[in-house]
Amino acid sequence: MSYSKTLPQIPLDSDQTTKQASILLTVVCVTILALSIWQVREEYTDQAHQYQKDVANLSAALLHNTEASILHSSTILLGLIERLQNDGSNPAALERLSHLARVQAGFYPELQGIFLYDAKGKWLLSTLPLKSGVNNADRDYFRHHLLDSGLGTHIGTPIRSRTTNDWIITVSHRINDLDGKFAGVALATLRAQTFLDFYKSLNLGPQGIIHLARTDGSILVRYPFREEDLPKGTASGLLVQAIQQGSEQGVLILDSPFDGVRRISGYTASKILPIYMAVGLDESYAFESWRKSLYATSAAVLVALAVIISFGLKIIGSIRFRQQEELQLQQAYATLAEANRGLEIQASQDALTGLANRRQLEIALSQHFLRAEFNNEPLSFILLDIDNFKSYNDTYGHQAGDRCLRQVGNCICRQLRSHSDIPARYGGEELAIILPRTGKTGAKIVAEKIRVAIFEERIEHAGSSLGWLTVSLGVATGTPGPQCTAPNDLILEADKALYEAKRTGRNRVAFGSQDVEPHQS
Ligand SMILES: Nc1nc2c(ncn2[C@@H]2O[C@H](COP(=O)(O)OP(=O)(O)OP(=O)(O)O)[C@@H](O)[C@H]2O)c(=O)[nH]1
Repeated sequence: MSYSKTLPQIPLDSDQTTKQASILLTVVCVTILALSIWQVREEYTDQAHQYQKDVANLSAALLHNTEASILHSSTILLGLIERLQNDGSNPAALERLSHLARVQAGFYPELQGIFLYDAKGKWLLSTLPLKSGVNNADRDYFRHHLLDSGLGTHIGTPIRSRTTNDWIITVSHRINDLDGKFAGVALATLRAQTFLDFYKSLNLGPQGIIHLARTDGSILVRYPFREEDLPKGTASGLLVQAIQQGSEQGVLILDSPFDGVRRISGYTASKILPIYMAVGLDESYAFESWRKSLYATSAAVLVALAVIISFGLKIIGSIRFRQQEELQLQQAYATLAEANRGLEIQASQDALTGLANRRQLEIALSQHFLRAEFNNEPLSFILLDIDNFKSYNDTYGHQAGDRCLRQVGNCICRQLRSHSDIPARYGGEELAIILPRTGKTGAKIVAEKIRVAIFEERIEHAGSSLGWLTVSLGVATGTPGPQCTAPNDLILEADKALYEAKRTGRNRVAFGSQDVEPHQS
């Protein structure tokens, strides 16, 4: 029995398993990373859309509010012009008009003042205290109406009030006389500061801007207010171009010509006045909450990845370690099996001759005895003893005796059927042979063949009467039954026969207790 065959074979697919674990770890990490990037991008897009919507909506609401202020002013002016044309400009009529104008101006906090000028630019009416000697014929709005016969609302560029020194936006109308000739200008002035205060109350972040401008690009109000910005025109030529090309509302990402800040700018153009409103949020402020979420997500993902990778590497490491141990265990099993095989051989083999030893001989004889009993067939057993071996040892030395024993063993093996006959060392210089399924005649032939073969080896032996080494053999044959009840019966029988062969002169074969056949060759 080969011990190694009964050991469990441990599959060593270490590389495969480690590779699969590494792939799994990579897939998990890449998936987490990809999902996080996708989520952050989605949040960015959502936030961008939200801010674009917000700035566009806010610009529309603020424009609506500004339109209302201008249209209120315009309505008041048109009413005054109508009255002036009907009642004339005598002091009493002007006094009534002045009272009416003051009452109406009081309704609108953004309205700084209401004024009427004659064709020379001289003040006819003012809701503010008049400064003597001031003539406004030099003002842009005055020259505009002088040269332009149109009766529509004119919105002027911001100027400093000569009365209060405030920055004001002018809303004006041409006054015609009954013949349709230029008769003066009706003017309403709106405080820029009122608009700025309102814009300030809206929380647009540190760099947020709001500007109200004419569609020709002239700034009317810009929050945060800086005097030096007014001559610069509009925040961006691109925005004005878009409006001039008919765009009513939109969103642009623009670098401001005022401060160089990149902003998301939403704008709305008026459908009834030549103005537009723009609201801009600087990008860094607009995406501040997104950026915070990005940092938090990145930190969480990095921590998660670090934990997953470190656990993954630990698992891969322990898989490798276990597989290493399994490999070592398997090698230990192999070594053990090898050692067991050696021990098996040692336990069953005679070290000197390489034949089966006495223990193995007895086991084999018992097994063959049982088989013979079962099959009811004969079994033969031969005991062989070298003649005068003591004298051989004494003459040639013990080591020569050992070599001689090996030679005799090899010679016996060559005479046997290797697949069934079993040669063994019985003890000392005594050898034995089990001949399964062999009757007396066969055993006799084999024994005789051995005896002759050993003699033919011509091993010099000075202590032998023939001069060569000879052997004596005792043969026992039996079919297990009442006469032959145990393997030992065959051994005793063969031993008796051997004794008989020795007693009757050696170099011969003796059979059971009866036959003894002498030989002289
Ligand atoms: N060299 C060697 N000698 C052995 C071994 N085993 C037994 N012997 C020797 O074999 C001899 C056997 O001697 P004896 O039993 O007196 O028998 P014998 O001299 O062979 O005489 P007969 O058997 O009567 O022919 C002894 O001297 C043993 O020492 C062995 O393994 N090697």
